[in-house]
Amino acid sequence: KSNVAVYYGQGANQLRLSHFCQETSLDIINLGFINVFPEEVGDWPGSNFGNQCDGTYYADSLLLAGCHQIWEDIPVCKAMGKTILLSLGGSSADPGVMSHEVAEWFADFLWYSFGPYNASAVEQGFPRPFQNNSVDGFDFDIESDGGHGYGSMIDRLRDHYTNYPEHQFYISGAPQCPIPDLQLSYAIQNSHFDFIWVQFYNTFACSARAFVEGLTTFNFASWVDVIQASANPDAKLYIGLPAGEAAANAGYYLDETEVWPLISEYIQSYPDTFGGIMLWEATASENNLDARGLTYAEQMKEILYH
Ligand SMILES: CNC(=N)NC(=O)NC
Repeated sequence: KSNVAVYYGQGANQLRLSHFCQETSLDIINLGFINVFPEEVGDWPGSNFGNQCDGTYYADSLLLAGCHQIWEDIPVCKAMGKTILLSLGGSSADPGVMSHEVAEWFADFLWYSFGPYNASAVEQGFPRPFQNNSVDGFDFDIESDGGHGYGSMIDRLRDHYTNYPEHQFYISGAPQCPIPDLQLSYAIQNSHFDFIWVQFYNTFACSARAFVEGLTTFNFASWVDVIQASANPDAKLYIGLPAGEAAANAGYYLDETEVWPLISEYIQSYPDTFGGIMLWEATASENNLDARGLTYAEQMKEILYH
């Protein structure tokens, strides 16, 4: 079963999350972003979800406190069987390179604040920005300042996951397509990911556009090797694509006729590792209808299931 994963949270004038959770073409929704990272143990991270939330913050923090649309809509997403991941980073992030201690603090904060409701954690002062809703895991969209800290965060999150054996929690990452990815290569090599959705855009040589133009530098096959040599050889590898002309740098958008041969080749060549398609991002997809009135995500789902 191959999935369509989409980023949500940074779209221009975006509709509510519940709108996208009612779209049958979407399987995984990455909520972006936690875009300010702690620098010291005890620091709170910051968040940004575009036009969502009410603009209020927890005292003395950059963490949004009034994301009522999101806490109201996550139950709709769960009822529709969607996987909701909280995404860290994004291109405007201020990740800061973390020490092991800060990385573990950051992981604990995310788990106690956005993971399963935990009364003792709330008593200790952890906030619940999405109230009692729990996300299904965390996505690392690290665009700068990578390093060993992300491996420590993932290992710590995995420790927390083991305390909830009855619920599946995930870890995902969105590296750029050059290998090794400057930000996440250490974490991918040493820590356990479930999904790696490579941004096969914005860097020409390894891009999906290069594949369409007949170049041999598109590097999905090399990413398969990276995953199979990593701490998570069973991780699923997704082809990341812009969901509209303006969703990436000029020239990287592929229309559905250009995506067909790309998916056909790689689904057949790597049936075990191929996981699906990742799209940046939900609103660009929503506004990018084809002649039949299908959103770009629906066009991608059709290609995956043809
Ligand atoms: C503008 N930032 C991005 N395009 N970010 C991503 O594509 N992250 C997966």
